[in-house]
Amino acid sequence: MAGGTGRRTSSGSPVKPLDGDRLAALALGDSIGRVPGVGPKRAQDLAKLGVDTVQDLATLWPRRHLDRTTLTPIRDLQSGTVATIRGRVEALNERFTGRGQSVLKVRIGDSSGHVEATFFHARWIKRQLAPGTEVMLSGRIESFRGRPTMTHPDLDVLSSGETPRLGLVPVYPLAGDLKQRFMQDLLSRVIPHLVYKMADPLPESLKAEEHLADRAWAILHQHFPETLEDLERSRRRLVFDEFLRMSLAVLWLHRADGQHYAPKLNPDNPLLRRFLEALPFDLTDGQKDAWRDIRRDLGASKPMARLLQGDVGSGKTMLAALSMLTAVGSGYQAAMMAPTELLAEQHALSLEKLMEPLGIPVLLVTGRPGREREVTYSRLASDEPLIAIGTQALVSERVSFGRLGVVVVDEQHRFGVRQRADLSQKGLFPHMLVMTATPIPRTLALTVYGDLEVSQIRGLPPGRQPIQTVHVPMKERRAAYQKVLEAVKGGRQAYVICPLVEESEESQGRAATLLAEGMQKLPGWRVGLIHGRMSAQEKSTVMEAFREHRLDVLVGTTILEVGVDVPNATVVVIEGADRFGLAQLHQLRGRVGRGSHASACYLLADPATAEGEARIQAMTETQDGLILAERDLEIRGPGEVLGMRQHGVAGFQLANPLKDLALLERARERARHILTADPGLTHPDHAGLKNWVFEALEAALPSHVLH
Ligand SMILES: Nc1ncnc2c1ncn2[C@@H]1O[C@H](COP(=O)(O)OP(=O)(O)OP(=O)(O)O)[C@@H](O)[C@H]1O
Repeated sequence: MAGGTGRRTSSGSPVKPLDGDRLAALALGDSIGRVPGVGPKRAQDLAKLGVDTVQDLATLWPRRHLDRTTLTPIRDLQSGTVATIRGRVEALNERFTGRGQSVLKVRIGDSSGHVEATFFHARWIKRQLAPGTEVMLSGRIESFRGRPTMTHPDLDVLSSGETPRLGLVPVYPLAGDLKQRFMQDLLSRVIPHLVYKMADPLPESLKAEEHLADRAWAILHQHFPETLEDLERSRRRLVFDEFLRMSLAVLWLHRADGQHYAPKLNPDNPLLRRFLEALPFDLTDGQKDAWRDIRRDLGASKPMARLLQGDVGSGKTMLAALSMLTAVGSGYQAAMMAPTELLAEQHALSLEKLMEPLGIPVLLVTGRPGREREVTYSRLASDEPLIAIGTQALVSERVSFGRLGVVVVDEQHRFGVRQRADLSQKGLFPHMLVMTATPIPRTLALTVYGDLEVSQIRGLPPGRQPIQTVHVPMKERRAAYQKVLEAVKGGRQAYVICPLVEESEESQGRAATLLAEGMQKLPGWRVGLIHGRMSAQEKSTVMEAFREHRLDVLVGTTILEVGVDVPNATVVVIEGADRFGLAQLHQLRGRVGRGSHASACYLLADPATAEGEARIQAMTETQDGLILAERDLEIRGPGEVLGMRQHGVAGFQLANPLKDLALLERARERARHILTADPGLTHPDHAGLKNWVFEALEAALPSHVLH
């Protein structure tokens, strides 16, 4: 698999002759620029992927592997299977859709027949595919009028005379000008030297009992497996490591939890009773059940640590309000933390409305400096009962609370470990409620939070009508906008979500700007624009205008994904819907259907992949977040070697906490066992584990919390 001598990479620069001695001499901590073949520009690009040292390459996991174990002659291609072919470009045909998107059809032939491959947004692909170019394509085979076709297959352009990579070929994440071929060469040269220098933190006895592979073997085979079985065995070891590390870190953090006390609050205080009496609606049964759990916790001196799960729009914010009122009505302060400033402002606005009649101050705490901020800080530091809403800024070093009783974390996929650690570091042990719309299995919750209890709000408030969800092919998108117009004429409001371009908020923001400018020209439409690159001030001005119905349509990016609550909005159009994840689509759709009016969601897409199509279909079939979470797993598929990896849950890279639940339970059990036997991790066999735990925690937490 290592690169050959003196040949050229696809980027055109020569690969240096293999220099085994120089590679072997590299130390794990050496900067990546010391690797032969990595100059300053590439080092910069690699840094964008989180690779600063030689060692970082080990965990730059392939996103997936292309299964190129066998080549199939075109004549033998069968519809519905995944296959790899090798052939030459025979003809190209580029078309443009109404919106100027290019669709490229390429005919590829080998000695046995022809296949047609279709690529979307494909100008850069076209440049590489002059007739006569030799290529390898991997992907799902479909059939059109009896002829085999491939849609957006993985493409490898072979330079003349080059031996193609066969077997299971890793596909790495890219940044800047890095090319896939360069990454494959780099890792295949470095990894074999690297892995045997890395320590294995797991004691031998544990590895034997859990039937786990060595870490060096596992890393090597995660990059360059020979068989799918190797890949799975390697993954099992590495996933176990991720889980064990997280479990140890969290248990370590909460070793001393039992010794701290929170104030006993009074959940029957007059303020809370007045609030409940004045509510224009009754709590739903689901809200009542969850509230019963929460109020019991708040009345005890053990600090509450509770995760509140509830589908989009199920009324979690109301329970946050009740919890905070319990604090204020008992003479304490309450704080609510949101993941973004925009959301913090939204929460502050709706809570202000609820709290004003009771005379309870609601303070918005932002990171923005100024005299006002200083005044706010000194009120927080006093004994005044109040509600503070903000982002991470609330737990920053500059903020202190005089009488903090309750903290609510509206986390939406983000985990509250850090906030708890920051608060405990200030000597604060308030009752803590973490809210999420994502269904998280209990074991996972326990692992990432330590000792969290879980409550669920079942069902939605009464009077909600199902959101009509329709898949609209691109050529019919005018019809969707016609529906927007009808809604606006009827006094309702609408959201338009822009497509994800290159998965970056920046380019999505540009797309949103263009779309909004186009719509603003239409007479009679009051159109606003919101995206992540606008200043906090601009964003809240637009949001306020939309809330107050001075705008009819809000064009935006995924920034609108969470928490925005404007019940008069009844239509959401999602452009390029096939490119969003299922959880994201569900959240975006949840922006409508929040009042009593009938609502609709239009998913605009010509799906380019089978997964994209399956996601859209799932959305049109159900509105239940739990079912969608299960469908999401199915679509990604267990043992999904060829598909994209799910990233980013609480530092898990290879683990899929839903799918790997059994392994998670084993790792958690082991972590408990290890820390019970050796609470300080002082045994020589545990030195590696201790280092490892500290590294994990240092990455996430300030160092003073650790000791
Ligand atoms: N018991 C109830 N009866 C009627 N309406 C309710 C009830 N509880 C909450 N609502 C209303 O339902 C809407 C959605 O509630 P809320 O914003 O609390 O949901 P959420 O679970 O926080 O949603 P998201 O996950 O989207 O942020 C709000 O407009 C709220 O006022």
